Order: sequence, then C-alpha cells, then structure tokens
Amino acid sequence: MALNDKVAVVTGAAQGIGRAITEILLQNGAKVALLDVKETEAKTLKKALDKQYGQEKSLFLKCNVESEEQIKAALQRTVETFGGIDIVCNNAGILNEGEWEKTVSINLVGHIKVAFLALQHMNKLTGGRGGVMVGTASMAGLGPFFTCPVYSATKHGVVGFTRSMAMASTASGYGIRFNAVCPGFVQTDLQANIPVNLGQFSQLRDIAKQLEEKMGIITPSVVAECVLELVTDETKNGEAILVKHNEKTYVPFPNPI
Ligand SMILES: NC(=O)C1=CN([C@@H]2O[C@H](COP(=O)(O)OP(=O)(O)OC[C@H]3O[C@@H](n4cnc5c(N)ncnc54)[C@H](O)[C@@H]3O)[C@@H](O)[C@H]2O)C=CC1
Ligand SMILES: CCCCC/C=C\C=C\C(=O)C/C=C\C/C=C\CCCC(=O)O
Repeated sequence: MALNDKVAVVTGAAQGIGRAITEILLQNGAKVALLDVKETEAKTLKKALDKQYGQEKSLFLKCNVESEEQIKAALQRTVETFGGIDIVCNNAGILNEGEWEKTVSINLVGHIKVAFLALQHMNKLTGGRGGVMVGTASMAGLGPFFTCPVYSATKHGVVGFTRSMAMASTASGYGIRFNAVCPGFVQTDLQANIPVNLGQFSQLRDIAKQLEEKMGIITPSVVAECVLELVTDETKNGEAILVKHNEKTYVPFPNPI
C-alpha cells in the first residue's frame, strides 16, 4: 500500500514511539492527525513537522483516549480536514502499576474505544475506504512480565483484540487489516519513568533492570520501521511483530478455524 496522500491517525503522537511513527508516515507521504493529551509537546512537534513537510500535512488534536466524546470529535475533525481515514496507529499507553485502573483504562479500554470509533469511518460495509490499524502492544503482551502484571495484562489484551479483530474483519468484509507491534525495551519517557511507576512491584526493579541490560534497548525509530511494514504490506493481517535489540520475529498464532 503506497502512502501518498493516505490519511493516518496516531494516538500518543506527541513523543516517543508515537512521534517516530508520525515522522515515518509523513516521510512516506501520508497526512497525519496527531492525537495526544500533551498539548505543549504536541504543538512544538507540529511546528517542526510544518517546517519539514508543510503545515497542510498534519493536524494536532488534543484527545484523551479515555474519552469517547473526545475520540469521536478528533476523528470527525480528521475526516473533515483530510477527507477520510485509512490508517490508525493505536499507540497511546502508560505503565503505572500504582494507578493500575488508569493503566487498564488507557491501554486496553481506550485502545478498544479508538478502534471501534475509527471502524465506523473506515469500514467498507458502512461507506468507508477500508485500511489498516496497527496497535502498539509490547513483548509483555506475548509473555508474563513480573514487574508490571497489570501492564502486561493490558498488552496481552491488545494482542488478543488485534488478532480477533483481524479475523472478524476478514470474515465480515470490513476491508481493514489489524496488526500489532510488540517491542522489547524502548528508549522513551515511559521507560525513563519506570522507577516511580512500579507500585507494589518496585522491589523487583533490579531484576528487571538486569533483564533490560541483557536484552538491550532500542530506539523508537526501530519500532516505527516495523509499524511502517505492518501498514504498507497488504499481505499482513493478524500479524504481530516482536522487535527487540538485533531481532525481529513474526509471532505465529494458532488459527482456530
Ligand atoms: N518504552 C517502551 O519500552 C515500550 C513502550 N511500549 C508501548 O509504546 C506505546 C508508546 O509508549 P512510549 O512512546 O514508550 O511512551 P511515552 O510516554 O514516551 O509516550 C506515550 C504518549 O502517549 C500519550 N498518552 C498517554 N496517555 C494518553 C491518553 N489517555 N490519551 C492520549 N494520549 C495519551 C502521552 O502523552 C505520550 O505522548 C505505549 O503503548 C507503550 O505501552 C511498548 C513496548 C515497550
Ligand atoms: C516475556 C518477557 C517480557 C519482557 C518485556 C520486555 C519489554 C517490555 C517493555 C515495555 O513494554 C515497557 C517498558 C519497560 C518495562 C518495565 C520495567 C523495566 C524495568 C527496568 C528499568 O528500570 O529500566
């Protein structure tokens, strides 16, 4: 799928992995709506993007993915501005085992809200153009992660939701592919803020730190390359790419049908 003039929505776009996804989509010719709660960071980024790609290529919309109302409004503005939606990068997320209900609310409930509301615009059965949704899950969505059980549960949820939606889409004819990227440790604010966000599991941090040192840490742009592949390769549906230092793996899954 060529990206020239395709329209993408990226949640959690102001920084980290979402910012890298935004940049790679713009580099490849897409128009991008940047959704985030961080207004200052997003506006600074938007200015830089305007200089490089032209101001008509992107749009910042303040949007908390916990709010159905705000998501609806942001998607509507995207459609009014760019004429439709072809790509959703469902990326916003937090890691906070102390505030575990908020972690579930953003990472899983918010993720599903964005997907279902975007589906209304993209579904070929209801007049949409079809397209692709890529969720940012985690390696912690493929196996247990002892320092952050709730975070890990939300990411397992994202992987299960993505793969089930891929099958639902194929069986129903939505014309939308659903894929997930599952990174290991990535150098971002989320990772830098770990020391204060492990809650009742903070005593396990040193063991996790050792795991991180052994596994290595990657940059957001490495994750964005995988997202680009999942967006552009039309053979990929229900795919989950595990990406960590020096390694990219396509994770097999059992097809129950
Ligand atoms: N950093 C890491 O090691 C890894 C991160 N991930 C996932 O990558 C995604 C992006 O995280 P990072 O870039 O690392 O973190 P980050 O903290 O640098 O960026 C997250 C962005 O999401 C936004 N955000 C948070 N809550 C939001 C909400 N309710 N509504 C809208 N936007 C919201 C933040 O304002 C921020 O701009 C998350 O889903 C995270 O779980 C996955 C694997 C590893
Ligand atoms: C099946 C094994 C799971 C390994 C998960 C690997 C990486 C996951 C990363 C994330 O999704 C989130 C980022 C950080 C994880 C949390 C704690 C790390 C603690 C180390 C540190 O203090 O930096």
